[in-house]
Amino acid sequence: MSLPPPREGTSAARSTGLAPLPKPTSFNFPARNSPQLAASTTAGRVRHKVALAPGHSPMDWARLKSSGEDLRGVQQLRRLTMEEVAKHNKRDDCWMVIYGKVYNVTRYMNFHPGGRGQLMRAAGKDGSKLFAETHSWVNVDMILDQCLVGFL
Ligand code: HEM
Repeated sequence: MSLPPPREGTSAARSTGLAPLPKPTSFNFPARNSPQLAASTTAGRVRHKVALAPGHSPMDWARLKSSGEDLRGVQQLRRLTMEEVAKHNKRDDCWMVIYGKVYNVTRYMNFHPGGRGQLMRAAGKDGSKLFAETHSWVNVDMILDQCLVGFL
């Protein structure tokens, strides 16, 4: 199979008849002007992750979740009001709403990569906006599945 001839007037047509090879370059992915980076919410951001205490890595959290220990603190899932959520606004009893679901994040407190203080900003409140502004890529459904206590 042969290639079609280069279009008249192009540099390829003027020289060998073959399309020129791209200049050798080192690859930066994603490129600085790439759509991937432009769409990324982390582009150019300073990270604010904290050093988690030993035994509080994401793997440790996954282990705790599958241990069978009760992380919800409620008997069954219910429809809840913001008044009820607001009562749980302390470090040792902390609920928050993320995208219409109410989570008991008390046990997650020491596992949160952004630290306890950051998580407490949404204690007893609807933290959906803060959550989306900080890390829209985080899969809350997956991380806090065992902490779900109800729905708004
Ligand atoms: C709504 C209140 C919350 C605030 C203000 C907050 C704040 C933060 C901050 C400042 C960081 C560090 C981000 C960085 O430096 O890139 C962080 C990381 C993180 N947070 Fe939160 N957070 C909140 C809720 C949550 C919840 C409910 C979860 C549970 C799913 C969560 C999971 C994570 C994870 C997994 C990271 C690490 C993200 C990464 O490495 O890209 N956060 N958070």
